[in-house]
Amino acid sequence: MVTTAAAAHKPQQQQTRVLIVGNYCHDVLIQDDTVKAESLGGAASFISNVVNGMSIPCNLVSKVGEDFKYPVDYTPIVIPTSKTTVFHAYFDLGIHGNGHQDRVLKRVCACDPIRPSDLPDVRSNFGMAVGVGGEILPETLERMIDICDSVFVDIQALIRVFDSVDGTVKLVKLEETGFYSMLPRIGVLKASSEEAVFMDVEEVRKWCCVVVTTGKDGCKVYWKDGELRISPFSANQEDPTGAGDSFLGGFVAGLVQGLAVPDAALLGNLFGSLTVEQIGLPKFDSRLLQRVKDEVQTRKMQYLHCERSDNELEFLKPAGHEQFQASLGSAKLIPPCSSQARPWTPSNSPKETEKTPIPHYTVQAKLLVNSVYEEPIQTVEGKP
Ligand SMILES: Nc1ncnc2c1ncn2[C@@H]1O[C@H](COP(=O)(O)OP(=O)(O)O)[C@@H](O)[C@H]1O
Ligand SMILES: O=P([O-])([O-])O[C@@H]1[C@@H](O)[C@H](O)[C@@H](O)[C@H](O)[C@@H]1O
Repeated sequence: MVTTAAAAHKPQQQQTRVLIVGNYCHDVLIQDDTVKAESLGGAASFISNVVNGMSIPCNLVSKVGEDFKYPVDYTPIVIPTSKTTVFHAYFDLGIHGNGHQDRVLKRVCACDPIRPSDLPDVRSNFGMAVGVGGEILPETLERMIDICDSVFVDIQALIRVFDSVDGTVKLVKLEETGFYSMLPRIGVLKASSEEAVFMDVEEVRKWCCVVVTTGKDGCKVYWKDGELRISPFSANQEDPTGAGDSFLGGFVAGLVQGLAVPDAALLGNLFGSLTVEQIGLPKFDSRLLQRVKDEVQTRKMQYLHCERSDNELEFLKPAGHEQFQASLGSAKLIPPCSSQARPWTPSNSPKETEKTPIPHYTVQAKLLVNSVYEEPIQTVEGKP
């Protein structure tokens, strides 16, 4: 089946499903030779966090080793002979930087790749190829294209290579990978501005929609016939990890619900900005999420007055885009619900209790294989 950007915007019904494919990982944040924080990581965890927050049904395929230590909502495939993927992120110029320029990533452990046979047989509306450690193989992406109406790809799943000695992440040109010929069959390719220089955007936009995220400046959407800059939301950055992943989660959540591309990209910017304000996997306040869902519903009602196609991505800014941006901006200002004092729950990340700048902080969690949880043990050091 040929899947193009045109197929991505389907009539929205209950059965709309998102298939997220990418390994969970253990993230270790290091600054000045000191471990500042440890967290559940991997684009799949950040994206499912957003998609779940927006109450959108999804399915997730991920592989981990028996050492996987975090409770998660979607049971990963446990590979007894492999270890969980681990990334060390070095922030030698400080975590509170601007964007990711300051981050050096090392993959110090790699779990098994995800193979076509690991994917479900059922069809999904939106597939998300979001590997972090090289786990998406060309044949896996081929299979996703077959079983999904439209596939969204994070370029980091395609162009990362890993130093054979210390695992330092390096990037290669997209056209040198085995994925290049698949571009005409994917819906959206997302890249950060640092990654975007590893492709020829002018060439790639002829084949699929390209979204380049630009940190605190928001993002830019390119398609065959045009381009648009989408405004950011302001944020007090604590940790840039996962901003691009949460962006993609918000963007897809918007499209799944029938928003036009510029409005969905605003939702991406909103979740990206919320993510940089917390360390590790963010916890979104329930009142904020409800308000965002309400704003999306209101926005959809406004579309009823516009002429729109049901089976194509809508690239042009619909009337009222600026008002939608202002409404999302004011949702961000809602004070957090005090009853959400962030107890540990299976869907929480260990870092979610932290909002102030990072003290030394480690967490240990016991996890039983196959999603049977024991009471986790948390160790939090250096807290007031
Ligand atoms: N400092 C920031 N202030 C506000 N929004 C931010 C900030 N950093 C990132 N974002 C949001 O998160 C998105 C992704 O961030 P970016 O740094 O571009 O990606 P990546 O995490 O992949 O490097 C941006 O497009 C923006 O919407
Ligand atoms: O910060 P970001 O680029 O959006 O995404 C990050 C990946 O680049 C990193 O490899 C992984 O360990 C993090 O958990 C997160 O998924």
